[in-house]
Amino acid sequence: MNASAPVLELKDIKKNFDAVVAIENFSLEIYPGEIVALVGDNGAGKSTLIKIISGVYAPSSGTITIEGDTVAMSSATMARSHGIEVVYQDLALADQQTVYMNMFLGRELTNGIGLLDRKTMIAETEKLVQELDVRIPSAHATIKDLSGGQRQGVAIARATRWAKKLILLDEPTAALGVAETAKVEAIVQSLKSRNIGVLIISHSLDQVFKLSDRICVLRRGKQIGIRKTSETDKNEIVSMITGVQ
Ligand SMILES: Nc1ncnc2c1ncn2[C@@H]1O[C@H](COP(=O)(O)OP(=O)(O)OP(=O)(O)O)[C@@H](O)[C@H]1O
Repeated sequence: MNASAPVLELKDIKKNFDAVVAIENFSLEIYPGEIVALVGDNGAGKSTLIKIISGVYAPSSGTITIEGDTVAMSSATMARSHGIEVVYQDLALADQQTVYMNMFLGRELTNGIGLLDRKTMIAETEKLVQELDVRIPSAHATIKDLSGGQRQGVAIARATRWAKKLILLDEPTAALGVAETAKVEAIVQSLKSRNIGVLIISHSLDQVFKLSDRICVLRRGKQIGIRKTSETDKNEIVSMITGVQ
């Protein structure tokens, strides 16, 4: 196992919505530079778990520890302040705005007299999209003029700009074609070298096996098991997901 401390540790997390138990006794550690895939059928509890980690829902019980500190996260803003960023399926990009403004949406950089520091925002955007190899025409491009894959790349680049510890990806390639999916997968893979943890929800087992170091399976709110990707195969994961041997 990785020698460094986990960026995130979930212990005995439970979440119920009145009588519905969405997550029960869920425990997971994610290490820096590690990609963990969260898989399970519809209604298994994946989105609920992402919302708990990102501060949208408080768990009914259990603890969340970030680099050794137990935290009570009561909002998405608080999760962000702990270095956790989420890329949701709808990407939450402002379509009429430029790439660089989207990179800093709601967290714009300002100069000494309170004006937008466009120069720094543009320079940082250019550097990051280049490092991540997000192929966009320029930092000045408007989001609405970009392809689905380019938009997903911008959303991931934004998360990378702000995430100090962990990026949560909810089905990052669900709406993309084959070539764009491969590009986004390459971007996700490149996050490993940045030493942040990644938790990815994906329905594509091909993708899960391509990207992840470990696979965590949920079924109807129960944690069925965690496997090292190199020590399992699709048959085992499918039977864990479905409960059929
Ligand atoms: N806000 C809510 N109120 C009541 N029940 C909820 C709420 N959110 C989720 N649930 C229930 O919790 C369970 C887990 O749902 P969740 O959306 O987390 O599953 P999922 O694995 O993300 O599914 P999908 O792949 O379809 O998105 C389901 O039984 C769902 O109906």
